[in-house]
Amino acid sequence: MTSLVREHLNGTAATIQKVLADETILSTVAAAAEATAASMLKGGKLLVAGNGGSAADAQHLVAEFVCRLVHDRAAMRAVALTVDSSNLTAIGNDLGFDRLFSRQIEALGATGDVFFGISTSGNSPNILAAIDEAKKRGMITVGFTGKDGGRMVGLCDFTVIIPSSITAHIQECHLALEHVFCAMTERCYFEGLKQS
Ligand SMILES: O=C(CO)[C@@H](O)[C@H](O)[C@H](O)[C@H](O)COP(=O)(O)O
Ligand SMILES: [Zn+2]
Repeated sequence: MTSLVREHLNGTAATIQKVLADETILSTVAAAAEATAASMLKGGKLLVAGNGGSAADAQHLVAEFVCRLVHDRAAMRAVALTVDSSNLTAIGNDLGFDRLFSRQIEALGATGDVFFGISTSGNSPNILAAIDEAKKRGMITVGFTGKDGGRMVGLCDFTVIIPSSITAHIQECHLALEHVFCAMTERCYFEGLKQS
């Protein structure tokens, strides 16, 4: 049985090594964090969405911003679009599952805000519709995906494609990079506040 554990962790480690060797991924995460901090310094907010395990990621990432990651500091403006059961059931029931997140962006998204969409396949229609709505509103878009990037390729201002075809390993790398994204955003944001 331990061989299964070892096999999974070897897959995780190999995927993380591939990410580490990919300068494009590293610089894209850094650039997305800088853009998010710049947005927040101008009063912008971060809206995050995903399905299944990626919905949990959305909530996890937002909690780091609103509560804290490493340092005690002021709260940062971030909202997970995966958590309000009345919104989710009303929109899903009345307008359709594909509009689950785009409808909330219609309500909450403003020019200069950031939408962060997470889809391991890059093909979830509700994430694609949310990116579309965010772009219509002049928001900055960040996409975390994997496999071949699916239909998310070329849609976002910042796209991270984890080089793996295994959903679990893509999610594991997403979570590691989401922590880095939050840490870098908070560093840039509070440096920017000090300078202003
Ligand atoms: O966590 C997992 C698999 O590890 C699942 O819940 C997974 O997130 C769901 O199947 C999602 O619906 C997949 O959507 P996506 O990542 O392709 O957008
Ligand atoms: Zn999962």
